[in-house]
Amino acid sequence: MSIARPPAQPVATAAAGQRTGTTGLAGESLVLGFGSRVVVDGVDIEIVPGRVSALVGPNGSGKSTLLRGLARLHRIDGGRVDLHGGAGEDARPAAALSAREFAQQVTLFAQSRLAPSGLSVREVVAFGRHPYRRRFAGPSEADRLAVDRALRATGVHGMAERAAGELSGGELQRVWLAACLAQETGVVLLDEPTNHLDLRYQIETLDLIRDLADDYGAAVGVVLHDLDHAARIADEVLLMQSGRILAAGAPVDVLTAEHIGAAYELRVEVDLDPRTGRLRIDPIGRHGARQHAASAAAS
Ligand SMILES: Nc1ncnc2c1ncn2[C@@H]1O[C@H](COP(=O)(O)OP(=O)(O)OP(=O)(O)O)[C@@H](O)[C@H]1O
Repeated sequence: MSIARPPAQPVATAAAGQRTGTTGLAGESLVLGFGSRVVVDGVDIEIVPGRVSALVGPNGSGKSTLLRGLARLHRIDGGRVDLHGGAGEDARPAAALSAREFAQQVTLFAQSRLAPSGLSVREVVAFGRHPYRRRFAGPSEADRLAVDRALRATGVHGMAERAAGELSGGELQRVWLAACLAQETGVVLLDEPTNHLDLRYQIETLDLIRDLADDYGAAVGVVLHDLDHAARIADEVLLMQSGRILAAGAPVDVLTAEHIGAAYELRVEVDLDPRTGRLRIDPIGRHGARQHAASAAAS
């Protein structure tokens, strides 16, 4: 996956090298649920230009629902979602924007996308350009360039003319990621983007996410299950448990043995890798505990 030219907008002018991302998204006191069941309970979250915010937490803690609420894909029962513009611009309630305006600012890479039948990879990626299409008009030069950039950034340009329905799970995952990137939004929300990917593409996707924030000023919110991945790319980590934020802040302050133990009900050891300087999270399962006991007895 070439990441030489990752896209994002307002990034068209970023080719000149300056950081241009100015759009952010904030949820305040958000309450979301299914029927009468509350699954996100009074959460505050800010997705800030040029920064990566990682949402982590156990299964069912409300991460996907929160992301979908921010993306206007889940009804908000309480609180608000605001889109923040550039310096000096007032925040606007996300709900006040038309669907088309919102889709020019915010994209969501969702879990469980279907395999489209009868469409080529390029045509699927071109879905990302819908917010920019004029009625009855074909794709513009800008559309074609954006699709090309997204195909390259995600390493699927070599399969652009293949039928999307024939791809493997991981390949299709990258095609949908490309469709999100082709949308060229300032805010990029991603729900478990490394799922189904082999090791190489997991790491390249993480690098691409970091590039979106660093090089293009995108505001990135990403749900990740792998805490090492979160520690690797996030500026802030939000650790969720039962619909609430248990801890939020820098990875080193949030991903502690105490917090992780409390959220996941699992003993872990956390240290800094002396070689890379990165956080290293070592879950101690039942077998790990036996090994620890054995090596303690041997010493
Ligand atoms: N369609 C639905 N109808 C009813 N309840 C749902 C629905 N989708 C999710 N839930 C419930 O909402 C809660 C939060 O789910 P959500 O998918 O947001 O959690 P998550 O943290 O993203 O989980 P995971 O890590 O497993 O993806 C869970 O208890 C889940 O069972």
